[in-house]
Amino acid sequence: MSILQKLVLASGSPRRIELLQQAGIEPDRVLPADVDETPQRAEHPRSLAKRLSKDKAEKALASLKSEEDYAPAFILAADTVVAVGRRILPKAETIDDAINCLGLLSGRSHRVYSGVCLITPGGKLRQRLVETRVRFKRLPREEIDAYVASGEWRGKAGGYAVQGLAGSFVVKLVGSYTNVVGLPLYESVALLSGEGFKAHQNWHASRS
Ligand SMILES: Cc1cn([C@H]2C[C@H](O)[C@@H](COP(=O)(O)OP(=O)(O)OP(=O)(O)O)O2)c(=O)[nH]c1=O
Repeated sequence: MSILQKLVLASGSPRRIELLQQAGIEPDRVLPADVDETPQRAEHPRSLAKRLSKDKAEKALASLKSEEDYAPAFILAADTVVAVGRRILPKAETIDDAINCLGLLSGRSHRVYSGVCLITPGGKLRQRLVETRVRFKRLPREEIDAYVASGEWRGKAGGYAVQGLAGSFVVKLVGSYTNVVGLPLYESVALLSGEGFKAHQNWHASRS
């Protein structure tokens, strides 16, 4: 593998690593980039997801550059935001956050936005913004309580994880499913391939 093919995933999200691996891409390095995720006043959820994915990629680049043995690499970062209209739901950290989010999502449609940002070894910055519309069934209070007890909502945008128990809340999903989980695969691979990263080079017959 040439040095220009190295890929750094600027994320601490186990979902993002798994999604990349699902696409047959193994990052050479995982480098979580901690950024302030507070929305700006009246910021549209779409703009927030885009801005934060860029902040994460740039933060990872700065941290790589501060290393003695720095070598240019592809840096990929993403940020996922759940919104009802223009209202941005928090990344649920407390039981109250989760209950409030699920109450808002119950019986309604919402949108999930992921910003994906790629910095190339040559320093070019490329971004995509992907939107998925999701409709949840009505969630009776007992079901919200049972879901909250599962703990699956912790650290998840909008207080749910579609890849787990909450998959059964989904009446309709329009757009990219992997976008909801945290990394839209079609768009991320297209972004990488478009900049010369050989995304398919590790596809082998042993995968089942
Ligand atoms: C809506 C939804 C979100 N999520 C997760 C994906 C993200 O990890 C998280 C949204 O928070 P993010 O801020 O996008 O990501 P993160 O802080 O977990 O990771 P990092 O910034 O280091 O990359 O919510 C799911 O796993 N399933 C879902 O259905």
